[in-house]
Amino acid sequence: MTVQKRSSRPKSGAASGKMPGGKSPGGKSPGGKPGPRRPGPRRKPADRTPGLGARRAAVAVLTAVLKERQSLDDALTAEQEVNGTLSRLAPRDRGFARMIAATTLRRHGQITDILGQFLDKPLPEKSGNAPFVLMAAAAELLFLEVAPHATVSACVALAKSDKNARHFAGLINAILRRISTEGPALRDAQDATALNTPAWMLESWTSAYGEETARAIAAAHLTEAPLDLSVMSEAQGWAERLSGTVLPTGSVRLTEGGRVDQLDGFKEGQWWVQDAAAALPARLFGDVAGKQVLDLCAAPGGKTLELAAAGADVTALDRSARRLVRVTHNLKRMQLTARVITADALTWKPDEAAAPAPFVLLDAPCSATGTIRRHPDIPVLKRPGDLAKLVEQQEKLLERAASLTAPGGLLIYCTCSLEPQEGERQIEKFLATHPDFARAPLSPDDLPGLPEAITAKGDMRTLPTFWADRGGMDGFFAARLKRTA
Ligand SMILES: C[S@@+](CC[C@H](N)C(=O)[O-])C[C@H]1O[C@@H](n2cnc3c(N)ncnc32)[C@H](O)[C@@H]1O
Repeated sequence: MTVQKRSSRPKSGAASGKMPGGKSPGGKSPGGKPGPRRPGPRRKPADRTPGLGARRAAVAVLTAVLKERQSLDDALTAEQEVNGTLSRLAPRDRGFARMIAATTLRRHGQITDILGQFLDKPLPEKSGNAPFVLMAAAAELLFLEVAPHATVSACVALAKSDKNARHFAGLINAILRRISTEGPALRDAQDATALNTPAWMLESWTSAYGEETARAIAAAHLTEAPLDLSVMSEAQGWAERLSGTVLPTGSVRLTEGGRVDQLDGFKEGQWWVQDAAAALPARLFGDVAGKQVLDLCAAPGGKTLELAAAGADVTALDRSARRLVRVTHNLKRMQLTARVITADALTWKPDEAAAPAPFVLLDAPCSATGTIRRHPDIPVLKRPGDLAKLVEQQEKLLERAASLTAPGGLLIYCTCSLEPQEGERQIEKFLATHPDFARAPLSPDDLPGLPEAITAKGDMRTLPTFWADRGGMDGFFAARLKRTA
């Protein structure tokens, strides 16, 4: 991994310089003050540096994402469950480590641009954790409002603890000091939306939604998404108990962070976490109580829960056994039931109880560009070439889903993507070659409180710019098709 030189672009949407939500992480520097010494084995001097553990965990996560190209979620899980850099931390430091890693990815373009202005040449291949320490520290100094002395001393100590990065500790120290003084002005002159968004994504959104909306989408990605809950019942009551608000579509939105499993109602199975837009596609079937529904790409299970909670007889299928564990856990916690099957939908041989079904949901694998607010690693990891493979996979799955839909039945196809190739165009292609299917166009009654999400052709299209004053929503596409013969 090298820190590459990138050119500055002219200013237009300047970065805020604030943490998402405008807060500083605990005011000054989390871990900036030494806490009480814990009894235990003597640690090396570097390990006594305040806040070092959180930075170590953040850098481990960033190395996994930026060097090994793991997803942010997988990297966080590995540091929590396997490598232990996160699980060893106090909850507050753990939250800080996650925030550093996520912010570094969200602002990756801006950080790379600013570092490029201070580095004469890229760091050599064998510089250990140095490039990731620099990036994480720049994120703290430029976007998290951490006291500079805390960031600089912890990050230099972290570099010194790595045998390959140690030789760069002096350089890191000098660059971070310059960033803490000169960085904010450089940051404020950057075009944040363009720098943090790959050109191919911005071009795709510009041709689909126009330049102004494309830039607004990119700007929306610079802020972390709020936490949305799908509730079993009594949305207003849960909103009051959890200090949230009820959205027009019935989800409860929380703006305060915190551990989900510690919130009221989690253990009792009163709600599950799901973005407000993601809660919508499964509802487009209408009343499914007592009806057979086939959920073909089910894991981690948001839509399975939605259908089971509505009283449907659900068969939830996914080819990933690992991801299906989440479905099973969530069903148990929510005291809901579904038939859970590990299989490839393309080759699965259903029994009569499962298919053909009167209701089939295909939430197909996709580029997930509609969820960048929650997954800031997507712009860094996705390549334009990934799209063609996904489109081909979706086409095959749609063909298969159609064959599993009973005559007269409804098929819902959806993706959490902003790319028309994975949404609108996929449906146009399908309808052109499947005369036995027709759109069952959506009406405002299908999406109460969200008429702007219904397209001229009667599909659902949400964008992260919707409900801007309420905190936005994920980008989603859904089409409702009827099998006519
Ligand atoms: C977008 S996610 C589904 C999200 C899920 N519906 C929810 O609401 O939580 C796509 C899923 O498709 C699954 N998948 C991809 N190809 C598949 C195939 N050929 N057969 C079955 N599942 C597949 C992936 O494992 C992944 O879990």
